[in-house]
Amino acid sequence: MAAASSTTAVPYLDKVDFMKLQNGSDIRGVAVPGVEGEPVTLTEPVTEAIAAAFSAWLSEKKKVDASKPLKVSVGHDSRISAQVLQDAVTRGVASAGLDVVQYGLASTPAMFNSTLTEDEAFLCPVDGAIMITASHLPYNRNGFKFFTNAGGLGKADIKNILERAVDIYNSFTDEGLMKSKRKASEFLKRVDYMTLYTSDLVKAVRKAAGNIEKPLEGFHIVVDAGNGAGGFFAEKVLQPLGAITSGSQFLEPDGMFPNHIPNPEDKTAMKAITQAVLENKADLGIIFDTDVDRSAVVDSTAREFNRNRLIALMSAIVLEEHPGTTIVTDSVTSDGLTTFIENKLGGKHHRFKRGYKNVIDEAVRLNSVGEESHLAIETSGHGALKENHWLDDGAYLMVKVLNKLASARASGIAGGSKVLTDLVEGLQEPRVAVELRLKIDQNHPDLKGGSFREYGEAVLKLLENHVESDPKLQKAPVNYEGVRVSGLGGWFLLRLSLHDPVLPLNIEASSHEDAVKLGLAVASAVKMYPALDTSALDKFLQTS
Ligand SMILES: O=P(O)(O)OC[C@H]1O[C@H](O)[C@H](O)[C@@H](O)[C@@H]1O
Repeated sequence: MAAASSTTAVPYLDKVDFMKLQNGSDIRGVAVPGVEGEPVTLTEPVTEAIAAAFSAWLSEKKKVDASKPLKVSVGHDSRISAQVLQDAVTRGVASAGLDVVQYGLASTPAMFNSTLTEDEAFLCPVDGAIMITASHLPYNRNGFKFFTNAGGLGKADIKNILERAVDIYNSFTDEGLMKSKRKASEFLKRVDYMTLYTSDLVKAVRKAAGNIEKPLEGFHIVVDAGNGAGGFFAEKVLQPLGAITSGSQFLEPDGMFPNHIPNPEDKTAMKAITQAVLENKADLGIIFDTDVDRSAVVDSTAREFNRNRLIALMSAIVLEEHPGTTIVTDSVTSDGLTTFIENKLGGKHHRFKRGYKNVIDEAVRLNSVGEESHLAIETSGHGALKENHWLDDGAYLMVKVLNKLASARASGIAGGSKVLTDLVEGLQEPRVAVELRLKIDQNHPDLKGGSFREYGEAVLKLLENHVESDPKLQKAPVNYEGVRVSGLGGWFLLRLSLHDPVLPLNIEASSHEDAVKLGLAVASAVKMYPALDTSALDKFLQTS
């Protein structure tokens, strides 16, 4: 078993705690210096070691036939550290004796797709794919997501890769590093894979519209890529389908993200696309996160379809195609969404855990035990469909939305995006919906040397006991994560964050007064835990 940190044979290489780079099923770190208190952890040698470790893991998994080297595709989003890390990844993969195919600027779902595509001219399918991205995080961060044709790697695989990386890093020599540089140029190929991927998206919309060449002719659709990797959608998907895309914004990749954070959950980002729709009198607005695995839409009346409303829209589309199917979502979805999916749409809502991988894996599991599910979707805007290999793809979600517009047009229904607006009619939405993130101070003596997770679990247990003794509150009968409670005109969920020393608290209610009552119920239970910073909750309780 490898040690968690490293002491390398090359004296100028820093000692690195590789295991700290794990962020669930991703790897994330600091790739650019300059932010105080955030030293660079994702250096070139660290990256090279991780890429070599992934290659070793992949070779073992695929039980290589030595006569035919495995192929790994590498792509990146718009971050300023992308080129440097792409070169380092290339060296790492090549040093392990695998072929490298660079795609340049790409989306995360396109990288997964490259493990499934059958097209020799594009050197596909590849055996493994690496996406260099840190999603919506600040400019100085970066990271990796890994794929095989079985999907994204899970937590245990990432841990295994990081453990291997420690050994590889520790055995680096100057000579070895030089050799991997030479090998990289020898084994490297470049392919314009995004052209192939986008032409498949275009084909999917044409097919759904009855093989019409330009099914979106006359529709005005604006795209906001937030200077991430999603700018391709306007030129390479919407325009060939006949849509007008003037007024689209922030399509140019710029890793400093000068306009807004590319994140459909972010209020400023949603405001930006909403304004673009109104200013351009567009039929529809589409927004992506940095690496295009998440998306949201805005209709012509400036109504935002993100979070629960996006799930309602996608559920309506999928349930028309697959009546009665189960929709798997994350844990922070609203009660109104359940009522909508079950009573209005006739489907089943399976509210599972937070985390897109958890949600997708659960949908796959349900199908394997005989419960049909066609959609796994998170409030964050991550969504995957069974028909699309459970590929977590923000662009494909938008294809489903475009299909709906195009088929409405084909059957003579006018009115731009009204067909979408109508699909969510009847969705009950709370007046108040907040997420308050309560931090656990890991250095607080009250942790008594234990982990923040143990501390968080103790807080949750106490809250659960409080709820059980309060007749006005009812614990959710089925719940997979944290403490979810109904009563007092709404509901709340307190749970542990997937990665951070934080207890996120979601409260939804029909009035601020009711939301405050629910907040007070939480506050009175958790006040006995001094390492929990409740200032966000206190502030909410003080506003009237
Ligand atoms: O648990 P939280 O801190 O709210 O974070 C939850 C989020 O973590 C990651 O970013 C995952 O990619 C998301 O799928 C998930 O929604």
